Amino acid sequence: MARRGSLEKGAAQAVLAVDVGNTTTSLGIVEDGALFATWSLTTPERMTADEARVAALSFLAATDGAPEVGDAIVASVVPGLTDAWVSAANALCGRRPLVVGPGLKTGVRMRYNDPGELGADRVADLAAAKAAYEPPFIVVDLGTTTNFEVVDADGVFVGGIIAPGLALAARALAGAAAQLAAVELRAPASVIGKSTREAVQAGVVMGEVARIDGLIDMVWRELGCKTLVVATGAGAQTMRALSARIDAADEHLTLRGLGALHALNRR
Ligand SMILES: Nc1ncnc2c1ncn2[C@@H]1O[C@H](COP(=O)(O)OP(=O)(O)O)[C@@H](O)[C@H]1O
Ligand SMILES: CC(C)(COP(=O)(O)O)[C@@H](O)C(=O)NCCC(=O)O
Ligand SMILES: [K+]
Repeated sequence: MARRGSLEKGAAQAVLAVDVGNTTTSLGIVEDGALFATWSLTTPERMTADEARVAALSFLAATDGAPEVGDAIVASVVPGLTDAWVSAANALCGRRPLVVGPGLKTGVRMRYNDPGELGADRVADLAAAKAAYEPPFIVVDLGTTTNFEVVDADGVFVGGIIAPGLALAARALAGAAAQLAAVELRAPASVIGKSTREAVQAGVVMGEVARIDGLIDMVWRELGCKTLVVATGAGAQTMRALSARIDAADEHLTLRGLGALHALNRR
């Protein structure tokens, strides 16, 4: 059964947050600014509004003690799936959800040539990190891509980096070389691989660590200062353990950012 939130003025309403990534779609319930529960599903190639609504309803039904959801916010970096989630949220909450995109208040000053180009997940990461950490900081989001968001000492988003993500790099290697197969994405015993599997793990996993740490050093040099580095996404804990530069792992930064953006944009 659809849970409809109370529309009474002043009633605390829980918010459904939807983060449509290229590989995984994450759902969260944000209540009083805190993330109450999260759920994830594989991002399909296409999806109807009914399918999105059923996915959201399954999440709510599977969550013990879930508060009533009265509103929603959607961040999608897959344009072909955005409408389905917007319609689903509309049907669930009885009002049009907020959609992260141009026109939304973010609370973060942006120095990106065209801020409208910035991925909705990156905007959410920035909003969450701004609420939780003192600038300067760098967010490293480990997903389909490994993307960085750089915030300078004045709290201004000054740009970032987009690189292939861990799983993408592994797939590319296996796909391009006849004798290489998919490997488990974990650190090998030694960076000098003693087998094909270890050699690929060294190249992909330790290569990703080296790329992240090396890029952070280059960003620090260009900024003229060191920063806090926060990792988010599925592999955030693992990467923090392997990296010499990542200070904190905050797996659900994007969903919490959606909560922050909702609070900023709805009375
Ligand atoms: N540390 C890790 N260990 C294993 N797999 C990882 C790790 N980090 C990311 N991945 C994989 O990277 C891919 C993309 O991550 P995901 O969070 O699903 O991306 P997106 O946010 O772009 O949808 C997934 O296939 C996931 O399994
Ligand atoms: C960089 C991204 C592909 C990351 O997507 P993800 O890896 O989370 O699926 C996404 O934020 C995006 O499509 N951005 C648009 C380009 C930009 O941010 O400048
Ligand atoms: K992401």
